[in-house]
Amino acid sequence: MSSRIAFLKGHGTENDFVIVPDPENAIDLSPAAVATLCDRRAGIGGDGLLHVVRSAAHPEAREMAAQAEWFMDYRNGDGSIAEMCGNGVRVFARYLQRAGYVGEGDLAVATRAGVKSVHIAKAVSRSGSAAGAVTVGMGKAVLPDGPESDVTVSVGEHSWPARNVNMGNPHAVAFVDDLDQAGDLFTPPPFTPESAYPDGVNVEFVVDRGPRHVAMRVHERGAGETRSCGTGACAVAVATARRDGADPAATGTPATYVVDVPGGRLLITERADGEIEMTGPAVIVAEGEIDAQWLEERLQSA
Ligand SMILES: N[C@@H](CCC[C@H](N)C(=O)O)C(=O)O
Repeated sequence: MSSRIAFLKGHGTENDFVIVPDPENAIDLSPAAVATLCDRRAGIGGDGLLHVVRSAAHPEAREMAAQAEWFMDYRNGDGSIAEMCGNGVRVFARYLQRAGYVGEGDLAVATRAGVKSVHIAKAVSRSGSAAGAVTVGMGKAVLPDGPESDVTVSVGEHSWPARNVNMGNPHAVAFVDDLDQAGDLFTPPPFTPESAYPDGVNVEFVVDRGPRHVAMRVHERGAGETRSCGTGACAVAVATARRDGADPAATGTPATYVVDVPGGRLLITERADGEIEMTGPAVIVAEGEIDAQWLEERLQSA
């Protein structure tokens, strides 16, 4: 490992990420290294880590290299691997733009949940500090049938029925009377049946704010409560649409929802073909170098 590792820090609606550019996949990012970097007190701090690798250089992405030059090797803050991160892919695109790999407009990003199409809107300020929003085509939601379709999530004495929605990664969406009912969310909310989520789940708590306008809190698998979750916001929009009797793929009428998260606002459209688009901000806030010796010492002492 070289003595310095370049990194950046970015966020999308305050879902924050350590970004490690590593085009040739030369850096050994073990789960412990990721957790150390994402540590908010002894590390850089982040809900997750975006390992930026050329698709051709990563065994999990090689097959997508013809469609997408770059692979988002996404890791949760605890070091675990996740299939997809909606805010992450928008911040990932912003990094590629800042680094000069891509310009405004359309690009494709490979993820473990397949190739995602991204659109970087024109910047609205010359400094780029008020950079244009980034839209990502998130694919279609999958709502499992059968006993795993409806689940129950609990916090303390409260239990709610929740909708099982897969956005490439797993979600349980519960409609609550008040977001405070979710409590401090220091631990993952228990759910039943366990068979619904063999690999754990991201849990969203949702309240109505107005017509096609909701607000949510989220407990993310591998990260705890975060200020936003892009895949979660999409799952919430789909679960809310179905609750409201809207099913764009069945009726041919698109549905757009405003989803407020503690860290901002996301706009989610489920198109007439069932494809979901998410739009929101994506910001790079800092860049620097990690002292590789510090990282090695931290890993040895753990
Ligand atoms: N914050 C992300 C989701 C990150 C992955 C998630 N914690 C999981 O384990 O599935 C988003 O913006 O979608």
